[in-house]
Amino acid sequence: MTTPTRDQVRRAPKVLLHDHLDGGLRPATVLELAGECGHALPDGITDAAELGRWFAAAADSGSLVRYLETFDHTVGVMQTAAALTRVARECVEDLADDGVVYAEVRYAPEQHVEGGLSLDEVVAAVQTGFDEGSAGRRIVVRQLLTAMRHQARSNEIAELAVAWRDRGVAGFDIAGAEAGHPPTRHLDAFEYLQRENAHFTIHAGEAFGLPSIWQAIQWCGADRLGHGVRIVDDITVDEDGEVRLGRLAAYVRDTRIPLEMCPASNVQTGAAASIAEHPIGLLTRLRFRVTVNTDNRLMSQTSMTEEMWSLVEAFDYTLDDLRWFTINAMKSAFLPFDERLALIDEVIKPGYAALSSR
Ligand SMILES: O=c1[nH]cnc2c1ncn2[C@H]1C[C@H](O)[C@@H](CO)O1
Ligand SMILES: [Zn+2]
Repeated sequence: MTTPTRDQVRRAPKVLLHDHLDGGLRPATVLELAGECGHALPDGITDAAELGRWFAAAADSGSLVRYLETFDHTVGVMQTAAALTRVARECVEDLADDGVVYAEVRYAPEQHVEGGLSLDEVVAAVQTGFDEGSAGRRIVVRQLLTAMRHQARSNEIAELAVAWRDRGVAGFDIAGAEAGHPPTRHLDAFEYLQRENAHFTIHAGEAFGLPSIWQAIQWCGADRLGHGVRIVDDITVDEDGEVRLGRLAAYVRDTRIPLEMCPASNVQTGAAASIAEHPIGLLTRLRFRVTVNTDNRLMSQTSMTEEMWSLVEAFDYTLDDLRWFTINAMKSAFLPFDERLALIDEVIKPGYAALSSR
């Protein structure tokens, strides 16, 4: 099968499991909201294109901690119900325009209460935006509620996720600086979610290695891994090409634990040297349950089309490979099985078939 064109990649149905609401604002929206609420933007920037470049350059730091500092300027303008609803609506519009047919979008409700909103009001405001953005568009969107790993509100956020499970929230996550903040700090929250038959993913194996992935899976019971790139530290490839998996890597592959890989973000934070050297190439070859994601579209100046296109260029992936990533992601979604199946059979497979036959 031949290499797809960029336009084919854009038109292909795509599934996104790892995208931060506060990492995907339009630069023009950040500017407008900052003006409305009096938030001081860096270097006094007043031009949208310049602001977009500032985010990308500041995030291009080689360090997750410095990368995360840029979120002060998105979270800072998302402190009212109206702002949250607008950002959520525009997020869905942008994803749908990019050919995304199913998305799970995450953010940390505890970071949006500085203006006096309750946690419930934050989730409601985001849901209103998702409902408005999805109306009349070919996209299904769910929320994932994130707790910040350096804070101590994970129990509350886990309860919030369960309370909203039938109203647009599909699961839970923890994010933030990884080194020094192991997932086991939030064990109570994960055990509560397991007792509630709820779903969760954990950012692990991005800025810290195997111990973080091991804890996330074997102590906390994560359904999926956010990033998980460092699982390659448990894989050796000999000079003659023979591959050996350590016990943890074998467990992840054998049990089909989905890896939410975010190549552009990993290059910015230094988790990978370049797209061509990104472990997604090896992990795909070894048939781990790999999915492709954006992480933060604003900071990485990326989109699902861009992520997939960069992989096509680096690894010569075909439409069949992109379809495989997409079906992997849909199978791994925190959506009921019958709804996942319907999207695979009625949207994704026909969408790829139509592309290939042209
Ligand atoms: O790649 C990431 N790793 C860890 N934390 C992250 C990443 N991208 C965004 N975050 C943080 C910053 C946001 O404010 C928070 C909730 O979306 O999640
Ligand atoms: Zn992330």
